[in-house]
Amino acid sequence: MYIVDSKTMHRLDEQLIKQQRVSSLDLMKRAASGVKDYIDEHHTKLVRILIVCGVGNNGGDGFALASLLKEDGYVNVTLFTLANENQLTSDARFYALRCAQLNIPCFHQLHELEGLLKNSEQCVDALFGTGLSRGIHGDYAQVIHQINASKLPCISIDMPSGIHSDTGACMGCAIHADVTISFACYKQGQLLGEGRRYCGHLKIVDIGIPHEMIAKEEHAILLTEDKTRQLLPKRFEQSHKGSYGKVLAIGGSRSMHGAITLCAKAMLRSGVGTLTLFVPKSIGMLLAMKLEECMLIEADDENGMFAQGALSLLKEKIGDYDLIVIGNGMGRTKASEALVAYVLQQDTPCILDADALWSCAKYRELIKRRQAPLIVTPHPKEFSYLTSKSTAEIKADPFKAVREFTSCYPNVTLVYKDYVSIIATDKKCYVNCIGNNALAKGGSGDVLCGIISGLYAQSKQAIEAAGAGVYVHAKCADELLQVKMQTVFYQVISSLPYPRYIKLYANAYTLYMFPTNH
Ligand SMILES: NC(=O)C1=CN([C@@H]2O[C@H](COP(=O)(O)OP(=O)(O)OC[C@H]3O[C@@H](n4cnc5c(N)ncnc54)[C@H](O)[C@@H]3O)[C@@H](O)[C@H]2O)[C@@H](O)CC1
Ligand SMILES: [K+]
Repeated sequence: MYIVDSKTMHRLDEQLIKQQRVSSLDLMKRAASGVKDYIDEHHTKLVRILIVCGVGNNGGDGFALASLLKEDGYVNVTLFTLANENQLTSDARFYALRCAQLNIPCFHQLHELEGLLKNSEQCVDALFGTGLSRGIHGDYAQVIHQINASKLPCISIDMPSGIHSDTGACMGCAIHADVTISFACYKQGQLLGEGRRYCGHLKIVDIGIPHEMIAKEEHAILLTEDKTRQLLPKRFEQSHKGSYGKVLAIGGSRSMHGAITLCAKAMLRSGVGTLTLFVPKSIGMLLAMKLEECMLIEADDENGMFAQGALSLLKEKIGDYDLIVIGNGMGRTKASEALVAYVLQQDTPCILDADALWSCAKYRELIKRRQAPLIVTPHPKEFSYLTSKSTAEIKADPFKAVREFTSCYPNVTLVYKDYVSIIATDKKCYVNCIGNNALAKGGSGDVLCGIISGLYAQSKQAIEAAGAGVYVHAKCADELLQVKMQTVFYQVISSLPYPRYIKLYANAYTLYMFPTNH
């Protein structure tokens, strides 16, 4: 399923009208029919339904819906709008006039709204859709507050009015919808920020825009189980450890040996061919005890962290590997920065995570010049090191921040990690909306990095590995939550010791690697 912003949606509507010779009135009718189908499924024709319309085409959808319902024998349809006829767009006016011809009662005074809501069983919100462009004040704010206060079940058309369709920001106040029925594609704002919560159940209806038309426009793709299966690497009967990547993971320190352990475990369980750990000497023995499957290179150490001498050892060894993963538990020192800079200048594909991302603020030029595949996996704070934007700016419009970044760094695959994760290059963009807050804890990023690295080592496809890795990680967390929900609350999961957590992750992951007959 595609995800678009409001400009793209508008362009798509226009193209459909031009290329397929569909009139804008017909398109509005298709949108309204999609909403009517939902009402048909859930109500009888006696339902007392109040449709609250704005001045734009979202209001037009509301008027079109009222006329379709009335024509189909719904006997209790009522309209409310603050607008007068002259303020409406021409398409909205067309259907408003149709409603008048059908004798559908239409009220305009704010003081009438409370009584109308009291007399209704279902509200439909057709105030604002993708055209909401500023904060909501005055009478419109009153309308929204009264609808919310009425506690009537509410269907929002296209967007819960008050939610910005690109950013998901609440523009002062917004309708708490039970259901949002939207058209053709997800709008970014339905998935981001407050949008997700205000949408309630989100349903997308087809209004006849061909997939090829959407695919040509700027869009993102929502990760689903089916999509993820397509992105996972294939494993072959006649293969050997060399077929699935030789990885060098650089990181760890005395105070953060767990980070590289988690990353390594997740990588091993995700199917990597061979894994060698490059770690400060003082934790070598500890990791050898914890990770029997890994090989080990012990580097110069100072106070439990990499020392300057680590760089010359890395230079000696790096040529033996086909993927470098760097950052987990490495700490922030001059020596670790030097390792990052060196890795960035090599032709070997690499994945930067955690502390390595912190060093990147200094190495943006190196990243720009780099030709070999590079995956970076920042959370919002780490993303701020890469972009010079504040965390607040990034979170306010993550799609914008991601697009700006990928257009500046066309060779980089970005994994922007938040409760909605965006996985993007300058050509492709995937979005993950599953997962839960059991993942909001130290260590989960290291596990994710391990999964992505393990998948990349096998497929050598950066965005595919990153997209599948993010989805699998989140899916496993959701499955864990479900299992535990049968008896106890999700908090139990968060208190699971990590080794068990990983095992469950990996078991669930295995389901995805071998979805059928295994
Ligand atoms: N051809 C199309 O473009 C189609 C559009 N459709 C519907 O049309 C919607 C988009 O229509 P529009 O672009 O007309 O936009 P909207 O109907 O969302 O709203 C735009 C109107 O609201 C006003 N407005 C914006 N923010 C406001 C605020 N804070 N307070 C008060 N007034 C405010 C604007 O000045 C403008 O008059 C979609 O969400 C969808 O529901 C559908 O009918 C399908 C076809
Ligand atoms: K709406």
